[in-house]
Amino acid sequence: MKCSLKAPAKINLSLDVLAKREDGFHEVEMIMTEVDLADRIDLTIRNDQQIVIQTLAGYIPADSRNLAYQAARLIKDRFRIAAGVTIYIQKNIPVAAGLAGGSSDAAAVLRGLNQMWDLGLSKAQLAALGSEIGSDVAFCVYGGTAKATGRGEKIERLPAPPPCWVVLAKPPIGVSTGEVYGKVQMSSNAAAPKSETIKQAILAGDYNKICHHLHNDLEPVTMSLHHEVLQIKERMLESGADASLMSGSGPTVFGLIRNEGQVHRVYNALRGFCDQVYAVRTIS
Ligand SMILES: C[C@](O)(CO)[C@H](O)COP(=O)(O)OP(=O)(O)OC[C@H]1O[C@@H](n2ccc(N)nc2=O)[C@H](O)[C@@H]1O
Ligand SMILES: Nc1ncnc2c1ncn2[C@@H]1O[C@H](COP(=O)(O)OP(=O)(O)OP(=O)(O)O)[C@@H](O)[C@H]1O
Repeated sequence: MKCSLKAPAKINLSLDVLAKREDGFHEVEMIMTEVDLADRIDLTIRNDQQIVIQTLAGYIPADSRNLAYQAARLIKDRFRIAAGVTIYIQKNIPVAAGLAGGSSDAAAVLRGLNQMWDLGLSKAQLAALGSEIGSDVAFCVYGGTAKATGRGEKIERLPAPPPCWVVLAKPPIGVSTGEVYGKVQMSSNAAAPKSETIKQAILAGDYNKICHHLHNDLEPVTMSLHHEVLQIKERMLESGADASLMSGSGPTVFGLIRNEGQVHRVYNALRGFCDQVYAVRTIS
């Protein structure tokens, strides 16, 4: 039995860090939305007990460190499934980029195995399982656009934002999410997180208001560690993006562009600056 799934990347339209928790994580409020840059996951059920990761991307682990492997292991153990699975990952999303690539692969495996092994789990149940793997997996199980709270695992679904182009630019540096959270300054206005304003803008279908209120508390931290991130953001804005922000813990910076005529200009301006640049669209 075989199944093929898309595992899309996400961007953060907002990320407010509200408080440090006793478990070492941070209480956050974020608005996330998927974009049409996706990995492809092919699942093939095996007669033996094994979980096998296959990928041509030599830069991601092909063993139990892979989040897709961890998703299969979790569901297999929790529901005492005797069969195994081969997971082929066609990696299109840049790695360690702030785009939740690994989390999205894990979420796709949860969705796929739920179907193939006929487990009948709801999205909420799959998201609860996913949050045992990583904070972004619950969002990736639902996909679309959502407000995420808690450490990222509490999901409130939202309508899609007004459609637009998204230019993504990733500089050739790796960022540790844990290190970035460890250095963050708590939101000075934690009582009025900016995510609420973005949520209202999405509900009103107000593209300009979304552009005006993009916000990420992790951005100054990663910028202080890696000057390139600020340079990329400046270049996005100078070349004509309507707004620009770092996604997640970075280092990928995205630019939002409504006017199709501007997309090539922004894309080309960034191509001269870093190798990994993509022009994609929000998912409506
Ligand atoms: C930056 C974001 O990608 C925004 O969507 C997420 O908040 C991070 O999600 P993630 O990569 O799935 O993160 P996890 O694998 O769960 O956590 C990695 C590390 O980030 C820190 N972490 C993560 C999430 C959170 N709410 N508070 C934290 O302090 C913790 O030190 C944790 O050990
Ligand atoms: N399936 C996978 N795809 C990509 N990276 C993976 C995968 N499984 C494990 N990893 C490891 O996870 C780490 C983070 O990769 P990932 O691409 O998920 O980061 P990210 O985009 O910053 O995620 P997030 O936005 O959720 O913080 C890398 O060090 C990578 O080796």
